[in-house]
Amino acid sequence: MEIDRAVKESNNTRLQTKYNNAVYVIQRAFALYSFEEVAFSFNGGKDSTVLLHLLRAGYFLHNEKANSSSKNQINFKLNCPIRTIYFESPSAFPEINTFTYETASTYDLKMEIIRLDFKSGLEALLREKPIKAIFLGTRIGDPNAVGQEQFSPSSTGWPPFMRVNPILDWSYRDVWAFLLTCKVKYCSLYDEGYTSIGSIHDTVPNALLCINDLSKSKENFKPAYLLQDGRLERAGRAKKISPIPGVCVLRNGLNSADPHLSSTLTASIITVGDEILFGTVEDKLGSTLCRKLHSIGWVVTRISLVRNDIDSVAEEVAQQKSNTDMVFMFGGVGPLHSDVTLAGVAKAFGVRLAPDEEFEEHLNHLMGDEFTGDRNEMAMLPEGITELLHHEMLPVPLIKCQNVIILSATNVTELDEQWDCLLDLTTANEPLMLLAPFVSKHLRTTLSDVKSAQTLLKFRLEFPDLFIGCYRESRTGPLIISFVGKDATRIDMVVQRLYQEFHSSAFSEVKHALENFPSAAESSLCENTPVGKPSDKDETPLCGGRRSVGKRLLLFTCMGTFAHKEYQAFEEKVKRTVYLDNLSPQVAVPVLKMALGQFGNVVSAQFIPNYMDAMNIQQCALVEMETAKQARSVVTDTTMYPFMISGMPRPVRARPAELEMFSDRPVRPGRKITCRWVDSKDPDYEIAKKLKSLTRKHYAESLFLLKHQLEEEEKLAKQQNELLKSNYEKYDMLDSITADGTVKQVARHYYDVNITDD
Ligand SMILES: Cc1cc2nc3c(=O)[nH]c(=O)nc-3n(C[C@H](O)[C@H](O)[C@H](O)COP(=O)(O)O)c2cc1C
Ligand SMILES: Nc1ncnc2c1ncn2[C@@H]1O[C@H](COP(=O)(O)OP(=O)(O)OP(=O)(O)O)[C@@H](O)[C@H]1O
Repeated sequence: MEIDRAVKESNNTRLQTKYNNAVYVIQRAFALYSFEEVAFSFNGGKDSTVLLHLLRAGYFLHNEKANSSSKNQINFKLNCPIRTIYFESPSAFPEINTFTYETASTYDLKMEIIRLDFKSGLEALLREKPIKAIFLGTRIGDPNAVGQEQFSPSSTGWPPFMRVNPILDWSYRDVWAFLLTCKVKYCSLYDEGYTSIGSIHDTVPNALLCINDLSKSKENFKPAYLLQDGRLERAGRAKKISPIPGVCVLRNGLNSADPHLSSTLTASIITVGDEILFGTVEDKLGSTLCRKLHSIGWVVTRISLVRNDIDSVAEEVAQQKSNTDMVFMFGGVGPLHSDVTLAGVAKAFGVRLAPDEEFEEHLNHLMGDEFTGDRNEMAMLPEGITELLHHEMLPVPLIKCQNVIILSATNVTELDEQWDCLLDLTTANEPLMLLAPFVSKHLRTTLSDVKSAQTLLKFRLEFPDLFIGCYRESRTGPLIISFVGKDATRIDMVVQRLYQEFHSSAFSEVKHALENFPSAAESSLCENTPVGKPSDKDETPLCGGRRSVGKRLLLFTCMGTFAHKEYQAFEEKVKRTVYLDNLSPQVAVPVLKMALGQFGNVVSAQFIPNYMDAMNIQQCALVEMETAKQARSVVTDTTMYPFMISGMPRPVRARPAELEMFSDRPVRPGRKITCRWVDSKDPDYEIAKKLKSLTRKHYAESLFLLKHQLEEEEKLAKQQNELLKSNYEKYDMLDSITADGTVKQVARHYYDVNITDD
């Protein structure tokens, strides 16, 4: 038999195994049911074409066995006159119809054409014919394959029959390997780029096979068998679901009146790990991912930690997948007994784990010979709901089950990489929708909780679009009030209101390093070390040679129109701002405001934190004037005339402010900052080392200079004090000699001058 021979003569062992299994299932069916009781559901598609030839081979082999003694084998050698059902639809492609009819005639199929829907058509057919089993070309990966086995009774509500699925475990590639190896005819549409065929209304050629030839007006497509990733075979089928996966199941359980959540997307994070629950290891991934999600405008509504136990995972996933737009999972992925995350996810969705050929290939590639035996279980993924997220930087694709993304990162560096890949992959809002980022302000206050409570409650109601929260760094330390939202002007508004209620001197702004540098937040920043300040524990990115990472993005924020506007407003503010330095440490904000008040209206004045000095003695400030013209006159006048402010009598220097001087500056729309870790083998390692030692040298020098400056300052202050004291003494003396008449006497006696009292 030519099919059997073609497969056996091919050197494709995988195809041979799949073929043998399928033919075995067919032979079992022929053994269980009489020829009259079986039917073949044929629609001219590629899967049913494969099934047709398998049936021919199976029927031949079955009969060969049964009639081994008989000499009359010629009749059924080539054909299989099986009862064949075709549900013909007016919206079927003409090419499909033609191919179906021609094939039926070529192979002598006994056609039953039904022009009803599947269910009613089968009900009518089964009333008339003694059909007990129907062969279908269903494969794992088809939406309707979920929960099916090779022998699956029809669903409840359907007429009773056995669905026989001989190619259930075949992949897209297996199908094409078979059709091409056996050189059988298939519908011509597959050569025109169609990869899975539905009706004329919902099927187009697969865009992944499009050949962009600009010289031709008509698009051209490669044949279906050239599709690389079989998972995308249905990409040519029109989507009936929401463009954002998972968004359709959103917000169940959320209070829709919550303005924060209704205007943004929400995420939850589930970490699976007994070790974290035992306290053996610490979870840093959850908080890092929170910052990353925050940086693309998402709100994390829950972080949970569950045991390595299928039911615990399933329970949490089931809840979070319907409560939030996207669920991110860490831990519990691998071949070990404790790796139950995927099983938990499958259970939460009510599906089983099924072998996934694409994933298996990736693992195979990664693990080579080691990927055998039990390890194949690692390629079992939740059936019918899994999508693999491929990226060139990822050795194995990430797994996405509807709105659940399973991250395989085990440390922050790996998470950085996977996150970058997810962002890179994000197109048309999938898998992540990039939203306007959050902006925030944090104020440290000397006010007590009791004093601020009422006002903050009032603001919470007045500014429902902002998150207003409070926390403290220690029990006895000051309270920190944070305002988080998407509109910077609203945040400024609430802060101004706060200053009106109390006094602005009761607050000082806290810069949140962790928020500004989401992916670099691993070591020093977690210990509350100010950004940019070198410390012994600190590993600046350039010197992190111990860890090698392919690519890291330190700062990435997506900007929409909102961000553009915000950035423009910021640029205007920069023009109105003057940078002052050489200020005495004794100068405070009110002094600064008063001194510059003579040039115009001072909108705000803020000192720039001095990260190079352990004591943070501030000598530079940014002063925002009401207009750019006023700012310019500050610069001209202080350059032309010596202008001194308080403390040491030294002239203040002023120049126009620059964008980079603002630590709270918004990210330039569309800007990406790339930060790379280099190890000793990297060609840039030496430069990085030099930069690091230069930074340290600079730090040491400025420390020395500062120390020297402070000593000078102190010496001068002392001198000034002494001068002042001696001047006072002189005035005192003058006062007393004027009062007791000595001055008059001396004037008269020595100079012959009369001094009168008036
Ligand atoms: C012969 C036959 C039997 C079917 N039996 C069932 C069934 O038992 N339960 C069910 O939900 N759908 C059944 N279906 C419908 C299929 O699951 C599915 O909707 C159909 O094959 C369309 O697939 P497509 O969307 O990939 O074109 C049956 C379809 C056919 C042709
Ligand atoms: N109109 C139909 N008439 C008869 N059988 C059908 C019909 N539609 C689907 N089937 C059965 O369901 C199976 C699965 O359908 P499916 O559309 O997934 O595969 P296919 O049509 O063979 O290939 P493709 O995915 O390329 O369209 C078919 O192989 C066939 O057995």
